[in-house]
Amino acid sequence: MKVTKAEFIISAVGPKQFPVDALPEIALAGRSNVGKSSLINRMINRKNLARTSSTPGKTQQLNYYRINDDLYFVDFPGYGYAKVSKTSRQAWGQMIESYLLEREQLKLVLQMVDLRHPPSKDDIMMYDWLRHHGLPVCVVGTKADKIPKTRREKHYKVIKQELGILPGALFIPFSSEEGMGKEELWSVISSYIGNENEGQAEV
Ligand SMILES: Nc1nc2c(ncn2[C@@H]2O[C@H](COP(=O)(O)OP(=O)(O)OP(=O)(O)O)[C@@H](O)[C@H]2O)c(=O)[nH]1
Repeated sequence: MKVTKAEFIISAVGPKQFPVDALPEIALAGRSNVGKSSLINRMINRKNLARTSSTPGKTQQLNYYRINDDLYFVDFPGYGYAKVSKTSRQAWGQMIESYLLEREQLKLVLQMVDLRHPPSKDDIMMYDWLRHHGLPVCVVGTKADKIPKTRREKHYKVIKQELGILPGALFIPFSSEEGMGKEELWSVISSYIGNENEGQAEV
């Protein structure tokens, strides 16, 4: 996909603030600090449209980014950040759960996991939950550049085994630093939003 326009739209705290123009939405879920903002910036060739930080847990709302007039990236608050209070963890859960289950525009969830480490309990729960509810999900393994090339396959295997990614299910190793995985991810995203456009054309 050729990105000609990318803009931050809103940090939404609830459904009333979600955009109403019905463009397809691609959600990004993952632990705090996994690299969601960096992935958005790499996908759209911008240094810092999405805010990146080395302080985990900074993104607390659903951040909407409109790409061309084709789709939104919806950046979720990172989960599993120990310093966040129980109350705000519950609020996180409710907001995300209702978005994931009710948002018609949602076409694909990018579940992001750090390739350097085995998936956390939260990663495993999230992936199970998404599949249980039949949501389309693509696992994106981040920070590939931080693993020596000769060891990468081993790391992919651990992630696939522990998350229970079935053969043929979507898994893309990615590096925001070097651009690895970008084209493959755009092609997956295009196929999910493309199907929708065809469906609409028939109506
Ligand atoms: N080397 C390398 N560093 C990365 C990569 N992706 C992210 N980082 C670094 O990891 C840190 C966290 O990245 P962010 O993109 O801010 O992570 P986030 O998931 O948006 O974080 P929250 O806003 O806390 O949810 C930053 O210091 C990034 O520079 C990558 O592919 N390679």
